[in-house]
Amino acid sequence: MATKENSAPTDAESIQKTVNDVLDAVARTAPEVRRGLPGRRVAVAGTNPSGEEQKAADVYADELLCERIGSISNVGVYASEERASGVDVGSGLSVCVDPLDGSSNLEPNAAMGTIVAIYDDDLPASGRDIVAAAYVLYGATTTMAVARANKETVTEYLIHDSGDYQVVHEELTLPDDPSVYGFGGRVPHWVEEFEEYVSEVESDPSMKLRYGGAMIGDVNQVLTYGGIFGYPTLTNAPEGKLRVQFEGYPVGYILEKAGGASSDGRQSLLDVEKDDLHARTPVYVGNEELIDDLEAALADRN
Ligand SMILES: O=P(O)(O)OC[C@H]1O[C@](O)(COP(=O)(O)O)[C@@H](O)[C@@H]1O
Ligand SMILES: [Mg+2]
Ligand SMILES: [Mg+2]
Repeated sequence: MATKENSAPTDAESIQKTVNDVLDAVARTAPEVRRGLPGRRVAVAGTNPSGEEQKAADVYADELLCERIGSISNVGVYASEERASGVDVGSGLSVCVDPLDGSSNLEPNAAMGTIVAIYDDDLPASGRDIVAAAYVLYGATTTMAVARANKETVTEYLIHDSGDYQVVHEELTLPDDPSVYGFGGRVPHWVEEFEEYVSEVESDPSMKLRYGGAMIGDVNQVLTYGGIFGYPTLTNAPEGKLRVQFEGYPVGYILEKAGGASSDGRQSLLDVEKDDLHARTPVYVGNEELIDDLEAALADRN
């Protein structure tokens, strides 16, 4: 890893500079992540800290992002879904990364993402300590959605193969009329109240199913068309599948900044408190009325 100055951010201005540097590094690394995918579809030995199979591409993206983000001044810790604990890289902000979200989509050549959450606190941090969050979507094109503490909307960028990137939507917000929904987990493992809620959603003639197996692909459908994405509590996994620090907080933060809402079934995802770096939570994000209805439907369970 490159050497760097060891100075923690002390004020809003230096925090913003570090945030900009991290987001710039993520955008400029995205084409390299994408180019590294062919030939890295195979599983590697062992599992990640959540007990899931790692692909060579997960490890590759993690190492690349650790190298790039870890060499930025005022980043204190780099943590990722692929490592048991955070890597001390200096002093300053904590950066949590899901290097490849949806890597089981690698073999069928479907969408995947990279998720980043920047916290002004030690890890595991609270959702209220996020100072910026972003995700890259490797789809037909490569895009990045960014939410920052000092801006009330989400900005979407198109990332070119060169690593240069440009704004495509300066102020992205959720459309008022939702039209897509997608929910993860095996349907036989959904709880009864959730099944009933989904039936309600499906009975609305304007709603269409969109589920692709990579949260970021599905969340970006919701951000684009309006609707709801969820990876719910399951009878065999009450906390669902997705991880709070790496997935739940950042998508909750981004969707809330886009004018939507997030929930773990009873409260904003940003208010979920877990003391384990790899803790999981049910995740629901989308238009506010859909999240309100979901919380009402699950109220008797909570
Ligand atoms: O295969 P399932 O159970 O539908 O799970 C899909 C979910 O798991 C994930 O792939 C988990 O993320 P990782 O691929 O980063 O582990 C989500 O992106 C996606 O929403
Ligand atoms: Mg993921
Ligand atoms: Mg992942």
